[in-house]
This record gives sequence, C-alpha cells and structure tokens, in this order.
Amino acid sequence: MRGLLTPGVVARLLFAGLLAVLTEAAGVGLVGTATWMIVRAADQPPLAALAVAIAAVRAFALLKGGIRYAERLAGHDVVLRVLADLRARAFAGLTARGDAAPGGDALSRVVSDVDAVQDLLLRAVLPAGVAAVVGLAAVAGVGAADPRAGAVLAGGLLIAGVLLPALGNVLARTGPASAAAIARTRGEVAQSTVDLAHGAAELIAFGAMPAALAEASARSRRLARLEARSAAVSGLVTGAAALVPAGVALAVAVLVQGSAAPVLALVALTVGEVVVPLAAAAARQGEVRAAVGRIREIAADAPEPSGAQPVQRAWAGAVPLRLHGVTVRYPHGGRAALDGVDLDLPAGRRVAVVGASGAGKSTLLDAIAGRAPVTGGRVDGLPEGAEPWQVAGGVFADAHVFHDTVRENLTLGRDGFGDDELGAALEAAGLGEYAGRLDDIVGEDGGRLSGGQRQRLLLARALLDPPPILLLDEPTEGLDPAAADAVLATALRAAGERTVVMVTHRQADLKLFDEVVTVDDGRLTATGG
Ligand SMILES: Nc1ncnc2c1ncn2[C@@H]1O[C@H](COP(=O)(O)OP(=O)(O)OP(=O)(O)O)[C@@H](O)[C@H]1O
Repeated sequence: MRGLLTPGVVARLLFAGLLAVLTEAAGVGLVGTATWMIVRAADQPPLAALAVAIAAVRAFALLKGGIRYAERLAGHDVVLRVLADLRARAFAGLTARGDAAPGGDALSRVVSDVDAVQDLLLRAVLPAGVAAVVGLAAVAGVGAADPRAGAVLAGGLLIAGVLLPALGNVLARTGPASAAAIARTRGEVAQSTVDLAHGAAELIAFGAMPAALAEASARSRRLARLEARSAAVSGLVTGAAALVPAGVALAVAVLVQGSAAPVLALVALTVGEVVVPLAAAAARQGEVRAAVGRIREIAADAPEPSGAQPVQRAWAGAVPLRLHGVTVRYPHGGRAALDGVDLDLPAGRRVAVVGASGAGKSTLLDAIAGRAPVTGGRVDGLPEGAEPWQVAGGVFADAHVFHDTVRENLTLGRDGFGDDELGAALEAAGLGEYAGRLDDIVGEDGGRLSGGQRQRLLLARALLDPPPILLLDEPTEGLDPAAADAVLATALRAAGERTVVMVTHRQADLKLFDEVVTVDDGRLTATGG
C-alpha cells in the first residue's frame, strides 16, 4: 500500500513485535521456572535452595504482565496510526472517484475493509513473526536439553503453526462459504439496510415495507448461514491446532527421562500455545486479503497529500469563462449528457438556463464548476492557481444538508466567518428567521426544515462567500411564487457584479437575466436576451 509502511511505521511494528517476543519469553520462563521449583520442592530441600527460583518466578510474572501491557500499547498505537492514515486515504480516494454519494455497500466496505487491515497486522503479521522467533528459540533451547524433545516440539509447531493454518486458509477460500461469497452477501445486506433506513417513509407509504423487510431478512439469514459455516470450518481447524500443544507436551513427558521431563513438557505446552491463534487468523486471510485488495484499489485513487494550507475563500476578482465544444459523458450513462456546448460567460453576465427535465441543465452547471466528467472540448479562463470551486459554485441540484447546526451548514467547517456575515447570508436568502438560531440542528439532510427552508439554507450557503461565477440550480424550488420572486430578487442583489448562471423552470424569472439559453438533449439550441 503506497507509502503506508513508512520507516517510522515499520520501526514501531518491530518494536511492538520485540515486546511481544519478550512477553512470550517471560511466559515460557515463568512456566519453566515454576515447574522446576515444584519438582524440586517435592524433594523437600532447604528453602534457601529455592530462593532464586522463587525470585525468578515473581520476576517473570511481573515482567510478563508489564511487558504485555506495553506490547498492547505499542501494537495498537502503530495499528491505529496506520488505520487513521488509511481511512483518510480511502475517503480521499472515494472523493477523487467522483462518487458523489457512494452506496451503502461502498461505505460499509470502506469501514469494514479498513478494520480488516487491523486484523491483518494485529492478528496475522505480528503473531506470525512472534511465533516464528519464539518457536525457533524454544526448539533450539529444548533441543539442547533433549534432542528428541526438540524434534517433537519442532514437529508440533510445524503442524499447529504452518500446516493447520494453511489448511484453514484453503478451506476459507474455497467452497460455498468462501470469503468472497461472505463479502458479497455482506455488501448486499449493507446496501439493503441503507435502502431500508433511507427509504422507510416511501416504503411505508406505498405499502411495500413488508416485502422489503422480508427480502432484507432473507439476505441477513443467508449471511448468517454462510458465516456459521465459515465459523465451523475455522473452529474445527483452530480446535485441532489447540490439541497439538497438549499432544506435544504428552509426547515430551513420555520421551524425556528424569526431573527435566515436566519442565520440558510444560515449556513445550506454553510455546505451542503461541502458535495456536495462527490457525484462526489464517482461516480469515482470504477475507482479509480481499478486503486489503479493495481498500488498496480505492486508496490508490487518493491524491498525494500536499501538506499546503487548504484554501478557504472564494477567488477575489472577476473571472470570464468560455466553454468550447464541451461534451460530458457520465461513466454509466449511455449518450452524452452535454454534447458540444459553446457558451461565453463574460464577467457580470446573467444567464438563465431552461429546458425539459433530463435535458442536461444541471450537467451544464456541473461542467462550468468542474464537477462533471468533461470528455470533450474545454473550459477556458480558470485563473492560474485557482481551484475550480473558488471560481464557480453555488446551489447544485444534488446539494446536501448536513445533520448539524445552521452555522456548520453555512460555513462547512471553513474558519473566519462572523455571526454578522452568516446572518447577512441568511437574510439575502430569505431565511432571516434563522439569523438568531445559528446553533439549531437542522436534522438529517435538513429533515427538520421545510422544503422551502432547506432550499433557502442552500442559497444562504452559496451567498455567504460567493465565487465570481454564481451557479444556482432552481434556487427557489419549493417556494410559493411570491416568496420565490422576493428571494430571487434579494439573492441577485447580494450577488452584486458577479456572473450568475441559473437553472429555472419559472417564466417569471427570465426578465431578470441578460440571456436565456435552452438546453435540449444535451445541446444548446437557442439563446435569447
Ligand atoms: N451522475 C450521473 N450519472 C449518469 N448519468 C447522469 C448523471 N447525472 C445526470 N445524468 C444523466 O444526464 C442527463 C442530463 O441530466 P441533468 O441532471 O443534467 O438534467 P436536467 O436538465 O438538469 O434535468 P432536471 O430538470 O430534471 O433536473 C440525464 O439523462 C441524466 O439521466
């Protein structure tokens, strides 16, 4: 994953791994010393003969707990840093793809796929590294004390730490409950949950809720069945792996003679337990790998972070723009939504855009604002160093109202707007009654506002810091004719000398504009003054 495993991250991972190795080593030391002490105590020696062992047991027990705590802190610290970075990239990647509203499947996948990376690091990469180091050291140590015991331990570790995880991995990748089938079904469940939540009112109004619920429940049950099968496979493999250390301990106890037998057997048991979780981790690897692949693909679209301070204000000064043969073709659309459009927008021009529904009016505004995929022609006039949104923007057809305060919906997190400026924007949009209620929450997508108030809030957002080219897509939709006239008049006054391009279906608006252009099937068919 590009740039994710920086030297700093790798160093932190290695540090967490080192602490994990020390924790396991302390655990093995604790078990070995305690067993030796118990065996030795059976001979009833003077207490002084056990003093060192007693001190060592205490020291190992304290060290194990202490280092385990530090290891958890270090491991989670590095993983949470990686996840924070990855999440930012994934969302930047989604934005760069131009998915204005990614579906429930895409959103839930970004969340769960990022969590899968956590699983990969914390449950697979770190434990596998730790198991390899601890296993090799233990085989060498036990082998030095008794070669046959060393060989049995090595065999047991290979079975529990390599063969059974490999088997779990293969089983999880094939068969009806494969990771891919689970991921697909989980995506379907996420999508239907989002649809149910967002469309509940319509589904109830049309009496379609029972059918939609039945379909969503069937999908959930299918997912539960697949997950149960997959859990059974991983449970069997993990169970088998858990039996191996016990078998190894038994074999060592039988093979080794004398007082070393219990010590080596229990050490083998403890070391064996270090590799047991690998089987479960490996059974999830198919799913985790698929998730990591998807998130890598999304994050690859993210632009490199520039490190520069974000620009927060609109471009100061007039900007004339000119569209030359602009063609827009949406990725999944059939024919061109805009087809070879020429339009001159000298500074201060007021242009009304009319046309039938679906003709391409909103797409024209999006092309001017640099939001639409322009596949042919060009838009000239963007000043050097200006971001497209600084030059042209306003009220778009797909504008979103955030489940936040009036203030946040106006500033969208940009700093430096005083309450007086916010109040003036609200007044200019005909929503003066909210000037004293800037901290009121407006509900999800403006659900606590009327349709007309929601529209005026979007207009106020556009008028707070208007760019040189103000784009308004039916800004007075939802208002009665008298209110629409009044709001448009004050909004145009607030726009001052700026260029205004406005989509409207209202004949009454046209007299306020220098030019009226008609869009028909993606083409500008007529212009009039
Ligand atoms: N994101 C998109 N992906 C694919 N096709 C799209 C997208 N947005 C718009 N279209 C298509 O482009 C064409 C023009 O749509 P546009 O929204 O510009 O029309 P409009 O004139 O603004 O319509 P209305 O008056 O109904 O808002 C339509 O055929 C529409 O289906």
